[in-house]
Amino acid sequence: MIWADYDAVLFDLDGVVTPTAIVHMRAWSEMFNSFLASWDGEGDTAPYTDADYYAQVDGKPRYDGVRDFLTSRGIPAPEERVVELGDRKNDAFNVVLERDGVEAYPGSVLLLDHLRGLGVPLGVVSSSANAPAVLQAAGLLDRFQTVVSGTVATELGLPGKPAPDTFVHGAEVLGAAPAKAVVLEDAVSGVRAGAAGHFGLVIGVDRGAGVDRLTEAGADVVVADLAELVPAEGAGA
Ligand SMILES: O=P(O)(O)OC[C@H]1O[C@@H](O)[C@H](O)[C@@H](O)[C@@H]1O
Repeated sequence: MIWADYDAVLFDLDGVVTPTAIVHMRAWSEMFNSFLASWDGEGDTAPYTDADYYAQVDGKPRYDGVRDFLTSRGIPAPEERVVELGDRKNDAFNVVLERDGVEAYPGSVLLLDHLRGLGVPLGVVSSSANAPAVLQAAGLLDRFQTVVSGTVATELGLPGKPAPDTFVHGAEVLGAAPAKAVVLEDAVSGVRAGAAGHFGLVIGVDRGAGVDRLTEAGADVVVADLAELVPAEGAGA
């Protein structure tokens, strides 16, 4: 991995920099399972599982995740229901964030340290409106020159992942052409976004989505931890 070949590096946040994908997963599961248990309208009310998360929700903006999951079960998804359920999940997420705090993956901090040494511009591109709060809690907000969060995407009218627009915007802010920028992603929707944006390198991070699914979605390479991307001392940049 020759980092000096690239002009910018764009990190997804939850599941790439911080282990917060698991907090999102639990909050979604709690909320959807309580909703399904009380729903007596049309559609499939079998319990919500991690498979539903990876297929319908992972990496997408909040309300897109709700809409896509309900639709996958044949449950009507009017905007009012989508917003109500998404907001219930967000309350559950914030309770855990405040209670437990966040500690970044040690391997991710190693890579951030390495890239800081090289002076490569760094950005976070996250579907989450909570991205700045999570970075702040992890003590990493000052490591990134730009944070394209779910809130920024909404303000700018950018479609969320799997559309490439938020990553393309992040590269633009950092002054890099997508072909000269790297994307790091743990979600199938995010890897698809990187591939659709024709980024120079799309690195999949397998935290549960699976090497095969990330590769099929367009990852050029898949790692289990970002420490694998730190060149050994004396091996160059
Ligand atoms: O509801 P939020 O915090 O705006 O986040 C939306 C999504 O943000 C992504 O970063 C997570 O990978 C998803 O699991 C999550 O659902």
